[in-house]
Amino acid sequence: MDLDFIKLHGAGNDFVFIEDFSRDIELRSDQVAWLCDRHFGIGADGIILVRPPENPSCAAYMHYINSDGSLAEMCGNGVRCFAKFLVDRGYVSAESGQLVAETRAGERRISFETDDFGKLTQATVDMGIPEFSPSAIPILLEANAETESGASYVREASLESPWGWFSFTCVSMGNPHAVCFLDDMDGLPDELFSDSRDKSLETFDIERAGAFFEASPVFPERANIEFAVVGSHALTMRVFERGCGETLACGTGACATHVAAALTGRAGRSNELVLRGGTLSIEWRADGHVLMTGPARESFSGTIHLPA
Ligand SMILES: N[C@@H](CCC[C@H](N)C(=O)O)C(=O)O
Repeated sequence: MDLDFIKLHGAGNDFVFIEDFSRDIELRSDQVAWLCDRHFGIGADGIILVRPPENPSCAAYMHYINSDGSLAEMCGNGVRCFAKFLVDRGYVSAESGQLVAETRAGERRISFETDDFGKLTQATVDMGIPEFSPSAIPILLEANAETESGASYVREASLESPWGWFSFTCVSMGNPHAVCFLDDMDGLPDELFSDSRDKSLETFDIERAGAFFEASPVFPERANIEFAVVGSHALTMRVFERGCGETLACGTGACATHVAAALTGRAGRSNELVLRGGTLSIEWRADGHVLMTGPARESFSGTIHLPA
């Protein structure tokens, strides 16, 4: 089968987009992994099939598949790229400045800016209201704190690992996130850093620590694992994503980290989130909605022959 594709990225979190308006593309996990492979395939963190929406007032349905073939409910960087795909290809008028995307996690309203050629450059997504209850995330731990609006949540729950105890605050942005603030890196074992004389977020071995917690039995549907450091003007974070490993950025992860930082008194309601692939601006509004603003870029397009 020959597939036409477009490769887009948001802050370095990259996706293979394939039009599937007749809903007849079914990809097996091994085919997804092959397409996402950076040596043998196109190379991406995930695949997005663009399908017709159930609700006709939405522009299209975003069918998101992680690079290991598992499905995810929501993807923050992906949904900005989804808007770019629809605007740049004329499915949504550039003049409208907004659209609604349908996702497995529900509808997401997006406003966007375009350049002189009508191509989308940046988008702000209303990521909805985070969910906190352990059953919604899901996480098999008891809630131990309450938000200002009275929602119970898991705050800095200690999870044991081969490298000691790590504390996680858990948030669902439609998909599950566990956020750990690395407040005391000097207290962590040397073996968790590529350079023990420079214990920093950059040298932190996220592949080992992230993979360990992603697969923890307390997350029955696995979880995206964020490690973050609080600075005076921004939060810096790295992410180990469920279903694909470390990525250069994660939009839902940045929102979850921002919310966890606000809940635990580490930051205010509006923040810059610095990720390996770029910066996202996040605001947690008083009405509970989280707004995420960031770039979307097209890398290249082509046709690939998918082996049977
Ligand atoms: N990179 C994404 C999230 C993609 C899905 C995630 N790996 C999951 O399984 O929940 C983002 O930008 O939000």
